[in-house]
Amino acid sequence: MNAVELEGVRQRYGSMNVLHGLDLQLAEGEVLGLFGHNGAGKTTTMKLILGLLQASEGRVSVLGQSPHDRQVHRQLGYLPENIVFYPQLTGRETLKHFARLKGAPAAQVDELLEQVGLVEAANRRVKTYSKGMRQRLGLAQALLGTPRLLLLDEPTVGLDPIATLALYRLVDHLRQQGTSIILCSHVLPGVEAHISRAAILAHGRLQAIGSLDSLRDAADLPVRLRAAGIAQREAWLQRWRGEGHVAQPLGDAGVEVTLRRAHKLGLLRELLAEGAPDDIEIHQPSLDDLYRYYMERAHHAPAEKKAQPEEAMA
Ligand SMILES: Nc1ncnc2c1ncn2[C@@H]1O[C@H](COP(=O)(O)OP(=O)(O)OP(=O)(O)O)[C@@H](O)[C@H]1O
Repeated sequence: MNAVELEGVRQRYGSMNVLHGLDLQLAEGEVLGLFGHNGAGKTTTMKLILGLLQASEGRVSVLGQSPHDRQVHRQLGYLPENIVFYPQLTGRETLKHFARLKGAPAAQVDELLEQVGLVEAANRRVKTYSKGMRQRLGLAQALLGTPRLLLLDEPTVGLDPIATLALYRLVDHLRQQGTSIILCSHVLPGVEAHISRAAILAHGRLQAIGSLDSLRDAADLPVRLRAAGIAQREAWLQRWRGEGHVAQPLGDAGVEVTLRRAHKLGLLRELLAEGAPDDIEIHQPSLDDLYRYYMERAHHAPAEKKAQPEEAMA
């Protein structure tokens, strides 16, 4: 059973159609990164999964049930983009309050405060918390009741680099325990190692979905290879240029070659066997590069493929 299944989902707000036949599956224990521009439809997708919205068309299934099922609700955790707390309550009181609402064991409150690094601030009022501390409290709230499916909307907003890494480690840990996770973010660097697949949404349509490797294969963006201290640099540059690669000198005895992915291993083998480099660096297209590529493609798609008030649906 998939943790989430969306089939042909359309969502309209008045005459504005913001999701256009979305198909999406999340396997149990998978971490899906959901990325897209402002207004692409990420939060709307999360709200449909949470049962906060009713799809205008299409099928939404969560943990094998309707997202409106009460049993399903108990197994979901959600960190909204802008979480608001009662400022007068302390961190501990806040979590106790949410635990009661969610029917989660009160004993979990202290465990979670520890897990998100808020033990020392637990008895301080939330109004004295920094943005990052409020975000961590929001995360603890989402983890109450040990959810099977966790939805994180911009979880790294307000977190410093160390706290961001701690959040990603927590995501890894939850994934090992079998939690299914959808993580929306505009912060792409750093997240790639912690997701199983990436989904790129633009104008209410899924532009790409898959592992980073499969997206790299599909986009076929060039790989950059830098080598230092190679013998007979000029001869190598000419050879590579003759083979159609973009090659240029770098520093005293270094080179930079930009080439198709399919040529990477062949070129590396030759270089290692004959060029005796001191060092080699390979720069694969990053998630950021892939995101830009798919956004650019979506931007140049015909106008009817972008989310506008949809005449055809009206
Ligand atoms: N309640 C609403 N009523 C009318 N339009 C809405 C409503 N909620 C969202 N929208 C519109 O739906 C579209 C998708 O919004 P959504 O919040 O899902 O995007 P998002 O990808 O989460 O954006 P962001 O990255 O800015 O949070 C936007 O055009 C937004 O203005």
